[in-house]
Amino acid sequence: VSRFEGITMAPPDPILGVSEAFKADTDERKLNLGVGAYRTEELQPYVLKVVKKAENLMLERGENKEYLPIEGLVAFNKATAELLFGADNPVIKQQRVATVQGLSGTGSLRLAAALIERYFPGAKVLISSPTWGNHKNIFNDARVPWSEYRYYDPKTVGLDFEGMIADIKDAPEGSFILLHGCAHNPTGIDPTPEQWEKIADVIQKKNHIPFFDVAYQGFASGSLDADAGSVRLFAARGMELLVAQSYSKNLGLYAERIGAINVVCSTADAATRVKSQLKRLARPMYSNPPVHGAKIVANIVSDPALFNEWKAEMEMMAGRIKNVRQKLYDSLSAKDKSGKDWSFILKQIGMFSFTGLSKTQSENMTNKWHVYMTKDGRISLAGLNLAKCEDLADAIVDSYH
Ligand SMILES: Cc1ncc(COP(=O)(O)O)c(CN[C@@H](CCC(=O)O)C(=O)O)c1O
Repeated sequence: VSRFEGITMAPPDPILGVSEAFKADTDERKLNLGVGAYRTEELQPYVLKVVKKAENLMLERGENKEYLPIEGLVAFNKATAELLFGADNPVIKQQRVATVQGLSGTGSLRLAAALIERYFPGAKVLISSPTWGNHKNIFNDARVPWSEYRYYDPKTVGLDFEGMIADIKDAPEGSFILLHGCAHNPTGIDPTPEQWEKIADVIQKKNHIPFFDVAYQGFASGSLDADAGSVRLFAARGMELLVAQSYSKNLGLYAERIGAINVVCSTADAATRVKSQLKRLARPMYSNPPVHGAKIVANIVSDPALFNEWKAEMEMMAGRIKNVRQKLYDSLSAKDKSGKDWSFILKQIGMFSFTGLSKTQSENMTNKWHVYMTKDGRISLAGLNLAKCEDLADAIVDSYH
């Protein structure tokens, strides 16, 4: 008797499944605005020049393939925490950050979820509505209960700030509040600095624990420091917090699976104990992380010339997306005679634009126009170029009305 016979087919992933459908499409007009992965103006994947330089250096040096420690490459963990908080930040100076290299952002979030499940039984994680498609899967599979806080307001195509604050205030004391550090996915709508202050106030007042997901540091605005502003604001208040990091987008290391989980504690001793427990959770999960991506990051950040080159390439990538955003807005404004205000596209930041297209309308974009996007109406501008903006505008105007 077959023991696997009863296993049913899993549905395609709402985000990564879009790329599979795109690949199967033979129409040359097809456009993949699904997965949040940077493409050049020629719509090709992009390996940063500075990454190739670092890899050549590593090849020349000759590197062994010894196991990393469970917590990852020590030089990477130091570099990634300093990139996030700033090397002279008191949390770094006082050694209050427990940093463990994770399998990119997803793996870092999952390791943090395992820590929450083990040490905060019953605690809830509040996630934004909407949020990145995989957040719910991560907490469900880690058996961490979650609920949503209001975030996107379809009426204003902006932030429902009052709703967000009210839901955070109503959450049981000591909840974990999952926040997108910058470039909110899928909406592209970020709180203003003043709103971040108020969010920190309500979290502090309720003894909640801020849990940042920072997947786009430097990629949203082009500045590593600006994009870390929200995290540094909370750290400056002396709050304990968690931050998951990813180098998929800002360094183009998607498939290298390099990221980190950082836990800011009240004392260095607590940080040491938290790190030891993160290691205990990682060992049976994947034992120890891959070395290549960690070395690329560590080599780039530790060499001033390479670090400056990286910053310039990040500005170039962020700049290209800003140009595409502007051109799409111009095309939509010119083509849509309904008088609809498309300016929300210019106000959004980062890789995505939340178009407001419904599920059915998004499906029309794919079925009729061969534009691949997620069913929540999100388009990845990183998959668009100036030449295709007019066609995309035609598709959106047609699907919208
Ligand atoms: C907010 C957020 N957190 C974490 C991640 C995880 O990325 P890692 O590669 O694991 O570091 C992503 C990537 N989201 C993109 C990429 C595709 C995906 O993983 O869903 C997206 O939303 O298209 C993200 O947008």
